[in-house]
Formats: sequence, C-alpha cells, structure tokens
Amino acid sequence: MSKKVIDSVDVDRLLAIAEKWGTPTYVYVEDMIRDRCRKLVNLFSGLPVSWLYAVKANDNPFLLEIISEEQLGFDTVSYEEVLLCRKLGVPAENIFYTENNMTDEEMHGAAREGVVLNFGSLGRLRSYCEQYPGSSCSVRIKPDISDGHHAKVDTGNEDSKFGIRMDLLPEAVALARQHDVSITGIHAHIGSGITEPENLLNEIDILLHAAKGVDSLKFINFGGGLPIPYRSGEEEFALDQFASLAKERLETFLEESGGGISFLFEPGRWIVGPAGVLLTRVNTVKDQGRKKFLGTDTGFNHLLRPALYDSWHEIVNISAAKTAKEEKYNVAGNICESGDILGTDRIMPETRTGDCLAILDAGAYGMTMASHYNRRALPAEILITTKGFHKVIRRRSSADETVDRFLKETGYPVDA
Ligand SMILES: Cc1ncc(COP(=O)(O)O)c(C=O)c1O
Ligand SMILES: N[C@@H](CCCC[NH3+])C(=O)O
Repeated sequence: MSKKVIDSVDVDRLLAIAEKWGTPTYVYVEDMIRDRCRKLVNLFSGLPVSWLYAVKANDNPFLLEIISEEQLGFDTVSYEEVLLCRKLGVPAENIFYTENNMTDEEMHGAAREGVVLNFGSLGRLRSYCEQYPGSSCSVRIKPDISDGHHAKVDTGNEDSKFGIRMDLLPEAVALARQHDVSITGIHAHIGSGITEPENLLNEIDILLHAAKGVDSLKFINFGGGLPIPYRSGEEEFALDQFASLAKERLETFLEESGGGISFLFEPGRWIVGPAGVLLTRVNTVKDQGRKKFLGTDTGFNHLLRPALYDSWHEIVNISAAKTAKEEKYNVAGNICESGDILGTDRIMPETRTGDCLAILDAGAYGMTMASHYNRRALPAEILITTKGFHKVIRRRSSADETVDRFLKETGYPVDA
C-alpha cells in the first residue's frame, strides 16, 4: 500500500497529461483508489464493520462514484455534501451527516433526505428531538483524546469545538428519551492524520465503554484520521496491526453485549491522498541570493496544506533528467503572499523554466480546499482510469470564464 502516484504511473504519462491539458492539474489514479478501498473493506472480515468515505477529502463526483462502487458509504459534514451524495444517487441510509453548527434549515433539509443525523451539541439535539419526536439519530461525543498531524486538525481535545462532552452523554440520552427519540449511534473523531495508533485504540475503548450506557444503540462510529506518509522514508501507518488490535476489542464487546451492533470508520485522506498529484509548471527561476526560487503556475489557492499547516508534500521535477546536477530550491506559488511557498529548501535536479513538477500525495484536501484567491481559476482534474484512459473529471475554466462567472454571481452589471 505504500505506493505513490509517481511509483504507479509512468512519468511520460504525467508529462503527456500536462502537455495536453495544461497545468495546474490534479491527476488521480482510479486503480489506486479502488485498491485502497478494497484494503479497508476487507480489513475486518467476519466482523460487522462498514466504511464511510469522508467526502471533504475530495468530493469530485467521479471519485465518489468509484468509492461507492467499492461498497463504501459516505461521511458528510454539510448539507451541501449530503445533497451532492444524494444527487449522485447514494441511498440516504449510506450517508452519515455529522453536523457542526447546523442551521434549522439544514436540519430540516437533511431530515427530509432521510440521512443518518449525528449531532454534536446538546442544543441542536434538543431542537431535533422537539421537532422530530419518535425518530432516531446519533450523537458525537468528545472523548478527550486528541491527535492529528497539526494542532489545527486535532478534534477530540477538551477545548475542541466539536462534539458533546463525554460527561454530558447521559443528559443527551435522557433528552432523547423524553421525546421518544432513539439514540441509535454514538460517534467520535479524534483528529486527522493520527500520529499514534494507540490514541485511536484508546478512543475505541472509550466509545465501547460509553456504548453500555445507551440502550437503543445500533452502531458505533470511530471516525476517521488514518494517516499517510508524506515524506519519503516516512513509515506507513501499520494498518493490519491496528486492525488486529481493534478486532480483539470489537470481538470482546460483541460477545459481552450479545451482538446486534455494527461498527463504522470514516477515513478520507487514507483513501485518496496518495492517489493524487498536482502537476504544475515552473515559469520563473530566480536567484535571490541566499535562496533560489522556482516560481510555479499554482499556489496555496490550489494546495493550501503547506501554508495552513506547514505540511510537507514531496515535489518531483518530472521533466529533468535524473542525472542533472542537484540544487536547493524554494518552490513558490503565484499568489501575492510571502507565505505562498509549496516547499522550502528542496534538493532537486537543476530546474529550468518550462519544467513540470509533480506535487505528491495531493489527492486529499487539495482540490476541496482550493479557492479563487487572487481571482485565479481552479486547476483541472484528470482521472487515469483502470482502462488506461485519461478522463477529464473537471475541466479548467479560462481566465475569462472565471472572471465572467464571478461578475455574474455578484450581480454587477456588465455590458454584454
Ligand atoms: C468528523 C470527521 N470525520 C472524518 C474525517 C476524515 O479525516 P481523515 O481524512 O483524516 O481520515 C474528518 C476530518 O478530520 C472529520 O472531521
Ligand atoms: N484539511 C485537513 C484535514 C481535515 C480536517 C477536517 N476535520 C488536512 O489537509 O490535513
């Protein structure tokens, strides 16, 4: 499972894609996504474990279709994500909606769709129970265990905005009972890009313990957070080892509780992260004295992670001969901010204007976090299909189209 796009796809193929469809372009590999889904689906064979894909990692409908074909359901965090899945024909029961500061309108919309609602505050749970007596729902609790690749993405700590405090779970149960609402699920998500498998196992223990206080329970959702290696040489998350330790716990729980409860996980990054690259072309090479800069046609408007979390993505010059002499570069974006740096002090073959760079492991939280900052157009997206075709799954808008769409949305009157 340790493969990256650059190990699975010929560099000439990536260069051909950049040549034909231009840059910046996200490229995804269907086979890799399918393999990764299958690995998860088979991980707990014999146990009632299902997998949801966290749509926020990458919501391209063609990728969602592939993931759905691989028997995963969907973890959504907004009414828009719910509608996206519904419009793709995903059955409501396969959509899990973890709300986060939800409005009444969103609650009614999601209830109308019939998706599984997961409430993260007592206030919202109360409002739901009052308006939908006799129904069922799930609650998100905060286990006070936290992990994540950066403080901004750890979600289970005491001060996190997410979830209902663990000690308030009995209150949530009582509240639901008052309105004849069944709490059929409990959920937690401790963070994204977990660094210590132990934390996830502890969270499982906490949820399994909490489950004993909820009579009507049908499922327990342990959240997402499975990490991927971003730096070369970084170790892969020991998925099989984690699964075997988790399996022991789940089996004991089922034995003790008499069964009838299923388990869910909802990873995003692990499924699509390694299966995507962002191709960008160098248009400026400049020596600033202490630093040499490679200026590209993309930036944090297209891949925010380095700027937001200081995240590391490997950057490979796929045009340069492997034998070229090496240099140290800062790889810079084209956004008007000093923080728009995609990689610092990267040792790369001597790079020239026109060379194509592949920014690796960009399949998750790349395109979904992209914006039009500096009024720039979004990247195109290409899927390398199982049959070996290159399928455009999002075409690039021209600069003209981008500006026209913007003006139209603002309602500003422009002469035709
Ligand atoms: C509630 C919830 N579930 C699942 C995920 C998916 O996380 P990851 O992509 O790290 O698996 C997230 C993101 O952190 C999340 O907030
Ligand atoms: N956007 C984050 C992870 C997801 C956080 C969502 N709760 C990242 O790029 O690493």
